[in-house]
Amino acid sequence: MNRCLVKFRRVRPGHGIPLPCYMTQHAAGMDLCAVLDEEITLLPGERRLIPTGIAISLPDGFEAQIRPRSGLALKHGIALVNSPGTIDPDYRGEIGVIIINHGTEPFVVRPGERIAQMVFAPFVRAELSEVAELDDTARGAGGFGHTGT
Ligand SMILES: O=c1ccn([C@H]2C[C@H](O)[C@@H](COP(=O)(O)OP(=O)(O)OP(=O)(O)O)O2)c(=O)[nH]1
Repeated sequence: MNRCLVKFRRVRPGHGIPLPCYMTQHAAGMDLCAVLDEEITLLPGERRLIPTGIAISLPDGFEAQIRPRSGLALKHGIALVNSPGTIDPDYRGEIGVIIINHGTEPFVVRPGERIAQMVFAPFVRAELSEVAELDDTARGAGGFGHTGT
């Protein structure tokens, strides 16, 4: 497995909220906690940017993906509006999580609650090369369910 050393900085050091961490030995995602002064309530359909209290510096060629937690999704309908969120390697601001309440009940986010997870991944930056015609394939322009559902 590639080594990925990520530097981080606490943006709100006074908060004493747990740092992101892997909850099991082989978990792919580090859970991210809500860094809040007080609990907030999201009404059904409401969305909010939740601060995580950390800023990171990724190795070149790596991104961090912010993904939902399935337990919150199943039990409360909590999702991320922009899932997966992309943390660019040149971003130095505080990581935020854009959650939305797709449930039918108000959802309370408490300080320190684990609201999302962060997966690190290498990526490729492409060069674009313009051509007049693209190579043929059996699929051609078929898509969006053209093989049936
Ligand atoms: O869920 C997210 C998504 C993004 N970001 C931060 C890190 C990322 O590097 C930066 C920009 O994100 P993105 O490129 O998705 O947003 P944009 O709307 O294209 O903004 P920009 O014009 O600043 O790139 O915002 C987060 O903290 N959380």
